[in-house]
Amino acid sequence: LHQTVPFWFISRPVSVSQSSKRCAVIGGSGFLGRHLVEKLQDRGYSVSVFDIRQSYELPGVTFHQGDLCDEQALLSALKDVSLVFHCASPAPASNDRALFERVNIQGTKTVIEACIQAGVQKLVLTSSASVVFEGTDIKNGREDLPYAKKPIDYYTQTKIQQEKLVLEACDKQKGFLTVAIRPHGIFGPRDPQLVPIMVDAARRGKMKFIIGDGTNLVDFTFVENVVHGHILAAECLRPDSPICGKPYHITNDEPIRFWDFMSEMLVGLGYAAPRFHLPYGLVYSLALLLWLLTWILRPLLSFKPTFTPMRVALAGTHHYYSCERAKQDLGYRPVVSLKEGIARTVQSYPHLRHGA
Ligand SMILES: NC(=O)C1=CN([C@@H]2O[C@H](COP(=O)(O)OP(=O)(O)OC[C@H]3O[C@@H](n4cnc5c(N)ncnc54)[C@H](O)[C@@H]3O)[C@@H](O)[C@H]2O)C=CC1
Ligand SMILES: CC(C)=CCC[C@@H](C)[C@H]1CC[C@H]2C3=C(CC[C@]12C)[C@@]1(C)CCC(=O)C[C@@H]1CC3
Repeated sequence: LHQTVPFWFISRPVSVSQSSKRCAVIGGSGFLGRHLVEKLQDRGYSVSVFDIRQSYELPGVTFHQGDLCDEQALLSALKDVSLVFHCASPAPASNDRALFERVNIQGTKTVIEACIQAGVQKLVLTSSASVVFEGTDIKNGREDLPYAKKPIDYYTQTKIQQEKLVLEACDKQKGFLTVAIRPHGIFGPRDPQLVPIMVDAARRGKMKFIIGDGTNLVDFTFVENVVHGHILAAECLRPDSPICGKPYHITNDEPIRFWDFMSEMLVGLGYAAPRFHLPYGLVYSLALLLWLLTWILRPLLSFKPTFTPMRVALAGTHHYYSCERAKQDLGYRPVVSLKEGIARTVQSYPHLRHGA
């Protein structure tokens, strides 16, 4: 794999000291977090996980169970740690405004304070490319696009605040350096959202339709590429590097038609590909109406529609991003192609195959 190495990257010391290889992954029990933990261990880091739940055990990895809003709990987990990855967040599907505000905004302030107090030198945040998405087309979006004025949901609204907090906390004088990674459409083995939601919809006969003309391009990013981007950012984060206090898109650099991706996944798992077209405007209006009805009737019935306005917008518009800045500053290149990522993902879900 050919990688262009930035000039300031070459100048870093060849041997990374042991203390700088002690890191903590906040949210390390989650989908992305666990892949990150495994790769960090492979690369010789000593890793601690801080998470509200423990979802697995891994020899050599220390688990600290706690809420990231609890500064004391964080402080004991961050003792002697020089590098922190913050990839914890409530699931977007919960759409719980108070929870997002508590964890993504107040909790992130607590993470920053705890890092500074514990003497952590580097903080890498998992943000999201959706911080600039308002439900209308984004083609090859760069990092200098303004934050969404009307974010598509509470999750995205709080991800914007979270990213601002972390990037503004970058302080070279104090020796506290921060950077944000903005992934988009992460998929791969053990993903609890994309494939399970899609298969559930297919099993209920809801994956027969293509919303719009089916030509909208989207980024789906294999989880190992997202992990690679995080580790490159951490290793490039030095006082003299241009990456301090900046956000970086990390994608597969292979935008694909949303419905081609869905079809490849579905067919790989033994389900039929969607075939019938429905007009985007019609489906969006119906989803909006349904969402309004469920909101009005929420004291009487708890019903979670498959077609939410947010999902319809994601399924029917272009939203793909340039990762040119990451290539330039981090020497980033995807390490797993989309084709290979899809094949490995399909293989990893035998229990979700048609007829299983
Ligand atoms: N999955 C995707 O497609 C994308 C994800 N992201 C971001 O990537 C990060 C990781 O996402 P996933 O791995 O998909 O989610 P996930 O839900 O699998 O993992 C999140 C982890 O955070 C933990 N957590 C939640 N609240 C906590 C709290 N109060 N204290 C401590 N831990 C807490 C959860 O227990 C979970 O293990 C998130 O920040 C998300 O916003 C960004 C773009 C796309
Ligand atoms: C690129 C990106 C941000 C992906 C995020 C993943 C989810 C938004 C998708 C996971 C499963 C998808 C899905 C639909 C929309 C987008 C997802 C939620 C539909 C609701 C689209 C309309 C349908 O016909 C059913 C789909 C079910 C699965």
